[in-house]
Amino acid sequence: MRSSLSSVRQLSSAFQGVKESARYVPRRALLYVPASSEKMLAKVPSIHADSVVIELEDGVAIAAKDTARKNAAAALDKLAGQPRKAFEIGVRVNSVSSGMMEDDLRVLARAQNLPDAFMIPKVDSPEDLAYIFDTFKKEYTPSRVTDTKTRMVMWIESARALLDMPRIVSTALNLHKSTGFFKLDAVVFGSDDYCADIGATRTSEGLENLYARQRFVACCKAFQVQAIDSVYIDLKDEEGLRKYSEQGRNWGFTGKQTIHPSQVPIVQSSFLPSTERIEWARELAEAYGEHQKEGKGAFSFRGQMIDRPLLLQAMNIIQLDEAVKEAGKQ
Ligand SMILES: CC(=O)SCCNC(=O)CCNC(=O)[C@H](O)C(C)(C)COP(=O)(O)OP(=O)(O)OC[C@H]1O[C@@H](n2cnc3c(N)ncnc32)[C@H](O)[C@@H]1OP(=O)(O)O
Ligand SMILES: O=CC(=O)O
Ligand SMILES: [Mg+2]
Repeated sequence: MRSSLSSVRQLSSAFQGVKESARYVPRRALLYVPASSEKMLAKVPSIHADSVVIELEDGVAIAAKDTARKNAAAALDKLAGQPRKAFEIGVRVNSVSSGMMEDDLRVLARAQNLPDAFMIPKVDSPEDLAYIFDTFKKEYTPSRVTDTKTRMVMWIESARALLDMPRIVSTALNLHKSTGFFKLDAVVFGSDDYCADIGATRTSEGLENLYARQRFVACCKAFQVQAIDSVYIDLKDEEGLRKYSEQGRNWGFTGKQTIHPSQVPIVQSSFLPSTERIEWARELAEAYGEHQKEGKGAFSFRGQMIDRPLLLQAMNIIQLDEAVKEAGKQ
């Protein structure tokens, strides 16, 4: 049994063209931590969510934005090099349309350290991305925002953005390739803003977002970026949260947003593949390698026809399992 990330890399390099990221960041649960609350920020090192979102946007009142910016900048330097449970600590800034992004970046740029990810809500068009790039260069200077390890996570939250998603995602990926600006790694479905935008009424079953969530996943996966599902706002409804999480996982989402620490373990376990599924993926990958050597692209495995797309699905599972195990975060 293989047991380290490097074994996945060896395994994947044996299969030409199988996608492989240099640093795979599991994002089963993203937890928002409003930066206006020093008390909540102090909990960040001990938060077990795969991805922590230091929040400057809608979780922070307008009157508290300045305090939140200063707290977030201080947290970036304080957290650097400190032990922590999360794979990623990001900062969600305010959107282009809010007119507050420049102020956010001006204060954040005073920190010595960049976050692991810049998180950008309400990206509505490819033109927004051009503005975002220019604003980062202006506030941070170009050398601090190109060719760094920092990733980009962006939010799609309107009907217009959902329809234009292929162009928005491909523009973001091309921006990275052509300029070295932060690489887009994951896209988040901003379901609450989306409902407001289309005039839908939010229900716990979420039928009003059926089309949007399915189109969203297809657009993410077409460009091989992670797809992060809706917020579940009923804080006390654990069973509903589990059902919604499992539905998202079965539909192809890679993770889900959370708003309270109590939601994190439910979401993370829902997005972790079962022991049987991991075993299936590993055995399939081994069998695929053997059949490739014999010149067979398709073969039968446990009663199913297996070819390359099934191998890619298995690799997603192995990669997530390895990353989570390596960090000791089941
Ligand atoms: C649609 C969207 O855009 S979603 C993103 C924007 N929304 C947000 O950012 C909201 C994030 N969540 C929160 O602010 C809070 O969880 C709230 C306001 C919903 C509830 O907060 P509380 O009433 O304090 O919850 P509760 O009393 O259950 O908290 C229990 C403990 O968990 C802490 N806690 C609660 N939520 C969080 C959080 N998101 N991050 C870190 N710690 C938290 C509390 O500080 C409290 O700590 P304590 O035991 O040391 O006092
Ligand atoms: O930003 C998140 C949302 O649901 O809106
Ligand atoms: Mg939103």
